[in-house]
Amino acid sequence: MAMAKPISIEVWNPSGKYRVVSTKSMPGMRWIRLLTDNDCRLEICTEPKTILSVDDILALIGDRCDGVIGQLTEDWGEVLFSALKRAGGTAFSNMAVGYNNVDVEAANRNGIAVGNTPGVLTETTAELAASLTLAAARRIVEADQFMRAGLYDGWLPHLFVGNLLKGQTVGVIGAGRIGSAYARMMIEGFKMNLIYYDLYQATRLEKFVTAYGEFLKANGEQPVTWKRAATMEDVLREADVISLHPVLDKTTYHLINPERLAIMKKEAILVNASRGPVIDEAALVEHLKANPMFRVGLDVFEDEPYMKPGLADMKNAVVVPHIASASKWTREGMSTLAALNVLGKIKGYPVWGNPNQVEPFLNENATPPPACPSIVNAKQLGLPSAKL
Ligand SMILES: NC(=O)C1=CN([C@@H]2O[C@H](COP(=O)(O)OP(=O)(O)OC[C@H]3O[C@@H](n4cnc5c(N)ncnc54)[C@H](O)[C@@H]3O)[C@@H](O)[C@H]2O)C=CC1
Ligand SMILES: O=C(O)C(=O)CO
Repeated sequence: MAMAKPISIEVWNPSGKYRVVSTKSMPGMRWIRLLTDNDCRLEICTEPKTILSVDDILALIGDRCDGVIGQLTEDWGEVLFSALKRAGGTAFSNMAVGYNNVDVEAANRNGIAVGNTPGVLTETTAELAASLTLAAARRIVEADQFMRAGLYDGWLPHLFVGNLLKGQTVGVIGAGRIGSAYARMMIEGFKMNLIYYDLYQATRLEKFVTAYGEFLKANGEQPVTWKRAATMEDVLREADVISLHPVLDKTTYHLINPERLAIMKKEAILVNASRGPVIDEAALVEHLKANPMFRVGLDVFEDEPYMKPGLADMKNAVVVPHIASASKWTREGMSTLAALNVLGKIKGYPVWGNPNQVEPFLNENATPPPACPSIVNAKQLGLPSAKL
């Protein structure tokens, strides 16, 4: 193997007993304080390039490393987990809730705990999906470009006419934390009806829609309704707006393909703030070309940071660079949870019993519970669970 080249770092608490590496600088100071107050020497990579290679990360791990905080852009597989194990490490955390960039089986083989950061980005991500929905429905980006180009010469009945959401049907594929939060926003905010598809029943979401429908009815308004679809195709056929929120795995890869695009309404809006490969993006570009009234709002792309050829030219697409979780509160919370996953494993703390209830770790003014907030392979590694 080629010698890894030296890589630039910033060191905090140089005399700390445990060596923890973060492959990126992350928002906030609390995560740094939590590590350095607990006897960690923290090394933050300051290399200017955005996406670190496996070789870059091998150089960061070096000969001795207790734990690493990494990013969703990195390829965490056998090479890195075995190197971390050889360096004496036991802990890795993604600074993300999604961990499709991590080969969890390779981590299991090497006895490395894998952390993620659920819960803290639910509302922020759902709000961005809602923003993309509105931007697509009301053609906000096209209209903004038109204004800046000096083309506006007065109000016209036909100028940038878009879609009214009220009374239409919102379809959610993957009604987990984020999908359910998005559904609630669209139902409560815009009085849309719901159709959803998930492997599991979203009982709380269903109860919310029923109760809200009753509230509207009692006020003399048209009630909202919900339906759990038996197949994804039912959602695609019926919904006016479809938002994708599943995990990315082999069951959801290219979930939106040419056949499924073909059954969607010609004027539907499709939103993706999950993972790029959930959509066959080349097929989507063709569909956008053939159906100018079909609109799409994308936060994620199949080959990030690139877009498939032709997508950037499509006026019926709104595109943003994977910023769905980018609110200050959320990003600081993600940093904290990732650091506490690594710290907790190094200290031998048990794993928090409910990864959907992470608030106790986020209180700026209190010592966090002695637990790892969220370890996805806790069971496989036989890690003890904290009593709540
Ligand atoms: N764009 C961004 O910045 C962000 C993207 N994400 C992505 O969103 C995903 C979801 O996050 P959470 O809601 O917190 O996770 P979650 O685990 O609460 O929800 C995922 C849902 O997808 C469902 N699902 C799994 N396979 C499915 C299938 N084949 N068909 C339909 N549904 C299926 C699951 O049953 C679950 O309800 C993450 O895994 C991540 O990839 C998350 C945060 C920010
Ligand atoms: O958390 C994730 O999975 C993201 O995509 C970034 O927040």
